[in-house]
This record gives sequence, structure tokens and C-alpha cells, in this order.
Amino acid sequence: MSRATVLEELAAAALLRAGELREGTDLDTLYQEALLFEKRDFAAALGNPGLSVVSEIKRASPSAGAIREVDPAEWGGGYQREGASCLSVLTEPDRFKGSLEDLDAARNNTTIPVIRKDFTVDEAQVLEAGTRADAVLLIAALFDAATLARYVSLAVEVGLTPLVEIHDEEEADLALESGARVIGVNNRNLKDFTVDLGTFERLAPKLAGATLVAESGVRTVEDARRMRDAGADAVLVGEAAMRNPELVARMASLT
Ligand SMILES: O=P(O)(O)OC[C@@H](O)[C@@H](O)c1c[nH]c2ccccc12
Repeated sequence: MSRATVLEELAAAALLRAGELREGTDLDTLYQEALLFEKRDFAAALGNPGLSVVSEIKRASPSAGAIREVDPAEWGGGYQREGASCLSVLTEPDRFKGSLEDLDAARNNTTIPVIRKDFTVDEAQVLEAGTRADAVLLIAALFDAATLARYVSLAVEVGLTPLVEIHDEEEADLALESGARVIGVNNRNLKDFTVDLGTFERLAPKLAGATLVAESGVRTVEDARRMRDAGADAVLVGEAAMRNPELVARMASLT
């Protein structure tokens, strides 16, 4: 048997959690709840003039190990004061040490839009995101074209901004065909964790018309400027912001 990649392992664990979610509630109830939950406009916040910063609350990751133990309410509020346009909150429990409680705490203590960052593999999880977040991450590598398009539509239907994440040309086509308006290019290869900011530079020209987020590996103001120059509307900054939140203010002041 071949060794599963971390991405496959995370997706398999997420599928188990989706099963539990479906046992505890039915899709109709979640759908209604998601429709009722009032959203903040994630896409609009990214489209504002200047480079937008999406600051991430990430206690740990498979690539970095333990990063920092924080109070998500306090940390989210801090990011907003530093000028973040949006927050990203990891809710994956095993390798990222996140939770839905972290998401709620960060959102309740801020007024900016919040994305649920997880390995979403089931429509119940899209709807669950719709009951407490403003945007949902959909990793293109986890879907076939039809399913991705279906989840993008479902997210939009319940008022969420779907952020479709890609890492190569093939996934770029998938994202464009899915109808997503906001596309994230992950500079980190989720199979081997190598990071290359050239990934965004290479793929951005293929994605004209979409709102573009440069994700991962943005560690310095110089990196953020490089992503902006390559066409990024926003940068998504995790580890570097967790270690030094003042970076957010300096990145957000780039015009
Ligand atoms: O810590 P970094 O290198 O700044 O990366 C942030 C973010 O892009 C990264 O956490 C991320 C991008 N895509 C993901 C998918 C799942 C979990 C996490 C991620």
C-alpha cells in the first residue's frame, strides 16, 4: 500500500467528521440555518483598493509543527487593529489544532469577514461553514470538476464567498470552470510542503478577471510587494503573522 500524502490523510479525516456531522443533523436544517446567518462580504473586502491582507489564526501546521498558542478572540481583534481586511481561521483539529470554537471566538470579537479554513470534502461542511463564517475554502485538488462547481454554487446560494484554492495549471482551469470569482493560488505544495512564490507569478496571468489571493510563504513586506506586483489583490499570511502580527500593518499599507 502506498503512503498517503498529508493532504489525502487530512481529507480522509475530514470525511469521517462530515459523516458525524450528517448523523447529528440533517442537510435541510443546516441549509436553513446557513441562509439565516448574516454574512460579512469577504469578496468585497478583498477587492478594496490597495493590497488586502488576510491574516490567519493557525496554532500549528503539518509543515511548521507548533507555531503559537493564542487566544483566538484576542488574536483576531489584534489582526483587525493591525489593518487586516479579513481573517482566516483554521478549524482542522488534528494537524492544525483548530476548531469551530476558534472561528466563533475570532469572528465574535471582530467586524471583518472570516473564512473557515479546513479540508472541506462534503456539502454538509459547506453548509456548516455557512452557519458561522463568511467564506469557505474549497481546495480544487480534492474535487472533480462537477463537484467543485456544485459546492461553489451551494456556497454562493447560502451567502458564502467560496475561495477556490489551486496549485497548478490544471487546477486553474478547474477553478475558472467552477464559476468561482475568488481564486487563491497556494504557493505551498500540499503534497511535499515546498514553497515557491513563483507559483503565484506563473499562474496569475491565467486567472484574469478573478479576485486573486496569494497564499502561503509570504513572510516579509518584500514578499507581499512581489505578490502585489504579480497581480495579487490580497495576500494570505499565516505563520509569519502568527510570529509577528505587526507585519500585517506593514503589508496592509502597501498601495
Ligand atoms: O503560514 P503561511 O505560509 O503564511 O500560509 C498561510 C496559508 O496560506 C496556509 O495556512 C494554507 C493555505 N492553504 C491551506 C489549506 C489548508 C490549510 C492551510 C492552508
